Order: sequence, then structure tokens, then C-alpha cells
Amino acid sequence: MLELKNLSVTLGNFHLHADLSIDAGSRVAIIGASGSGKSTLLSLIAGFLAPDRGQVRWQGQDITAALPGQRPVSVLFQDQNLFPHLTAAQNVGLGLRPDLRLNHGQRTRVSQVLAEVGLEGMEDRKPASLSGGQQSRVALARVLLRARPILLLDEPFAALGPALKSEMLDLLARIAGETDATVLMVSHDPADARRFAPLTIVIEDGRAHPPQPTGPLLDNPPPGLRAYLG
Ligand SMILES: Nc1ncnc2c1ncn2[C@@H]1O[C@H](COP(=O)(O)OP(=O)(O)OP(=O)(O)O)[C@@H](O)[C@H]1O
Repeated sequence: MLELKNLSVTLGNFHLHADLSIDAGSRVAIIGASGSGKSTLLSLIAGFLAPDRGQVRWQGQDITAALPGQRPVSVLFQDQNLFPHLTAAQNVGLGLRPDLRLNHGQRTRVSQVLAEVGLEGMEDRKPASLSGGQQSRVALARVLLRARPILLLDEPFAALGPALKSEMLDLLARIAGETDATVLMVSHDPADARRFAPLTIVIEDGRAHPPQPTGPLLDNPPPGLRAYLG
């Protein structure tokens, strides 16, 4: 279980508070207006940002003071997930060894995960020679290889067209299933939440609310969320 216990942070005039828990293996959407604190919440969990108060706990262990690299977490952003000067295989291989000194078995594993996301034979391509969808697949292959228990996604597929985006969400769901990951995904698109996440965290007025069932929430949104969804 991922627990945010009485967690709060202040950034200038902005305050965010969260007191909630998420069962291991859940898929949760995070929705809220622009500037409501969605990325801030992910940063607190990933360890990019330290809270003023409260704890982040995973499977009963306090990880509040752990450095980002020591946390059981992978993060995918909207872009800049790949290093442009490295090949697809190297970008994926970073998930195993940051110095890229991979042995034969590890290189084989990299090729396997690339094939699993539909990029067989593209090991040596650099990001500039891959389409947007293929670049997303490389980033997902690295997530698959790392197999960290918590996966945080900050609008990872926002730049892709609708058909490609739903393809990527399906691939993500498959990868999350294979790795048993607990997934938190920020999205501006309620259709993504419905498609991917049985539960949704609403962030409003400086508060991240406990996860609620996505369907009923979006069918009958509270006033603040209704105004945001339009
Ligand atoms: N380092 C900082 N110093 C001061 N304020 C900050 C800092 N970082 C973020 N903020 C403020 O915190 C608030 C929440 O930002 P955050 O990026 O979490 O919002 P968001 O919900 O992810 O927005 P968007 O949907 O536009 O990406 C914003 O008002 C932002 O200006």
C-alpha cells in the first residue's frame, strides 16, 4: 500500500495537503485544474520535492527521506523521457545500469523488452529517427525493464493523437499488469481516466482527495470538478 500520511507542502503561495492511501496494484488517475498541484503530488511521491510535514510510506516503510533513485518508483513525463544522443537500446538499458556496461544477458533482455513493445530490430535507432509513438514505446520498454512497484505518469501521452494515445494506454495497462505496478497517472482527459483507471484522485483547493471510483465520479462530478471538466 502507498500511504500519504498527513503530507503537506508549501511552494510560495501554493499549499497542497494529502492524507490518503492507495492499494498496491491499483491504477489511479489524478485530475484537477491547471495549477491545482497534480505534478507537485507526483514530485512528493517520487522524492523530487520534500514535504514540510507528513510521510510517504510504501508497504509499511517510511520512504519520506529516501532519495529519488532509492525509491521503488519509475516516472514518465510528457516528453524528455529519452536522451537524444543515445540509441533506443541504450535508452532502455539505462533502466538496468546507468553506466550502460551491460553484459550479454542484459543486452538480450533489452532487445526482448523492445520487441515486447513492438520495436523489434530498432535497437540502434536514435530518438530523432523514431516517431512520437515509437519514442513513447521506448520509454515504456524502460519502465517494463525496471519493473519498479510504483509507476508515476505525468500526462505521458498528451502529445500523441487520440488513436495512438489509446494504443499506448492499452500497452501501459499491459505493462502495469505484467509488473504488478501501482500506477498513478495525471491526465487532463477524463476519457483517459475512464479507460485506464478504476480510481481517481481529485485535487482541488489545495487538497488531494482520497481515490474514488472513476465512473461514478465522472458521471456525477462535484461542482468544482464539473466546472473544470466543462
Ligand atoms: N518551486 C515553486 N515555487 C513556487 N510555486 C510553485 C513552485 N512549483 C510549483 N509551484 C506552484 O504550485 C502550483 C501547482 O503546480 P503543479 O505543477 O503541481 O500544478 P499542475 O496541477 O500539475 O498544473 P498543470 O496541469 O498546469 O501542469 C502552481 O500554482 C505552481 O505555480
